[in-house]
Amino acid sequence: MKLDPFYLIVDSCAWIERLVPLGVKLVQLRIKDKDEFSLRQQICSSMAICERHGCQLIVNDYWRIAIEEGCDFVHLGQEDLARADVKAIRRAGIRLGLSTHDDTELKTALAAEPDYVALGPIYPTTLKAMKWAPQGLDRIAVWKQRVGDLPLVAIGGLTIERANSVFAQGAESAAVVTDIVRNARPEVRVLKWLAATAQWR
Ligand SMILES: Cc1ncc(COP(=O)(O)OP(=O)(O)O)c(N)n1
Ligand SMILES: Cc1nc(C(=O)O)sc1CCOP(=O)(O)O
Ligand SMILES: [Mg+2]
Repeated sequence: MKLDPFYLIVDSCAWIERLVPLGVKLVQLRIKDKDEFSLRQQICSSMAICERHGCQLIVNDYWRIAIEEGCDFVHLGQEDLARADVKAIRRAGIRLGLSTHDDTELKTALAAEPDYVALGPIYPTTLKAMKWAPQGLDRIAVWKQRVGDLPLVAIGGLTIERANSVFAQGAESAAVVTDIVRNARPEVRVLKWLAATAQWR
């Protein structure tokens, strides 16, 4: 499986509607603190938009809803993974991406046979409080050696200016939130990301 080098993460279907038609091919819907009705609505609408535009949708956290609504890719962190029924996810034919931040987490993740491993935070992030210090670029190369052929996603504080370095170290995809959604012109920034990552696609 090959992941697009530009991995957009957003917190609503409204963002997906706005940005996916620009040519985004990999997007994660990462919604926090919404009721189940709203979650289902946003997931289903996002699926429809992504299908229309040939974009892979990845649902963060809500693996049960993903199964019930027929999604085909979920992302889980380590705490999510500990509570998830991975066999049920697999039985539903859903692909799985897993977060890692240290050696123990990588061991746990690899034992679950994921479809990709994410490493973060590469740089400081303002999106959420993290208990891990920034990993730095060299850690990406270490992780790449350990995951072998498995796709590696880099996340945390990434910008267009930092993207080439993460790919050069062995990341297949760069996952991004703030650099897009806090930009004064998100559409322009997405187009710049797509152009800047073209050589890695
Ligand atoms: C691509 C990618 N990598 C890491 C994360 C973080 O997942 P998690 O640790 O479960 O934290 P939350 O995003 O759920 O707050 C991610 N979502 N995507
Ligand atoms: C959601 C998330 N998970 C991380 C991890 O290291 O697991 S870093 C992160 C935030 C990514 O957002 P931004 O691009 O704004 O820094
Ligand atoms: Mg999570």
